[in-house]
Amino acid sequence: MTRSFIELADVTLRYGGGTLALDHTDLDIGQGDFVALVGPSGCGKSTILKLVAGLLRPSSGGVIVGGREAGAKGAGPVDPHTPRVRIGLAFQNPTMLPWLTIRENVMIPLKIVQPFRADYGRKKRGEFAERAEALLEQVGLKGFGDKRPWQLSGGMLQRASLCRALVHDPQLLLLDEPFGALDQFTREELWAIMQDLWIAKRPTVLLVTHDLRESAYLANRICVMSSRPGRILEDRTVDFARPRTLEDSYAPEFATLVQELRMRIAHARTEQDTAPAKIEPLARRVA
Ligand SMILES: Nc1ncnc2c1ncn2[C@@H]1O[C@H](COP(=O)(O)OP(=O)(O)OP(=O)(O)O)[C@@H](O)[C@H]1O
Repeated sequence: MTRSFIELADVTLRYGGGTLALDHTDLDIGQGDFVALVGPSGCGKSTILKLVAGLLRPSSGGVIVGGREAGAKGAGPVDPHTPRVRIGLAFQNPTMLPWLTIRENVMIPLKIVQPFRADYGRKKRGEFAERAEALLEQVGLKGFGDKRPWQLSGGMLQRASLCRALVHDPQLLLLDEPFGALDQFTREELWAIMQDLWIAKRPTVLLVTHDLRESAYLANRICVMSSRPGRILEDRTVDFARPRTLEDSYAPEFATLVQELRMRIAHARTEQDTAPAKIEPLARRVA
């Protein structure tokens, strides 16, 4: 069991307008883990991501990230000497600054986040540009560093946004449906790239997705949430060998997992808070 890196303890989150998004939710994630959050629309998945990013504070309960209270300006109450965790963020619709090149957009976290910020604009500028270029090449955008955002397709912008999320070597990657707006082929290509990057660097990843095949392909754990107010209903370990391939994603065990998740979420949507019966693997039923 890996050391706890993210901990939501008895978290309740009520938005200003009165919506109760999370109600006494617990979640514990180990360092280097790859966790997917799935569940009915509006159940509070993005809310969890925002709490972990420190963009929201819980109404009650605690959110600890890397030994610190998430979003606390000063040191949190847990360990005042613990350094802030470097976080990379990528969302469904990547926002790029139109007046900057793609390379400059990718380099933005290096301008903002320590320890890189101290050297930005000085001796390391060239080194940082090379770091951005290397990532762009890894995601198939070699030669596009000098282009402006409006010269790239949606899929290319999404690749660039992944580079921006990764350029500062984040210990924690928060991904909110980062492949949701892409066509199937591009999406599957980016799954493979994402998996390679995770295997190489092993950041802790929290991925929000509606695509159950995506969750089963990428994650080590899949947490299924109830409908709003969200709680973790089921916590599944995904132990398919890595690296996983697209062919693997059509294997009977894989299809069974996806089908079980689909049924679990269908139950959650209708508020039936009990686990559905296990289904047989598809292959067995076809035979
Ligand atoms: N800023 C806000 N103010 C008020 N209510 C909000 C706010 N953000 C989200 N909500 C509400 O909180 C609930 C949870 O929202 P959240 O975005 O976390 O759900 P989600 O599971 O990520 O949804 P989806 O899968 O549709 O993206 C929803 O009912 C939503 O309408």
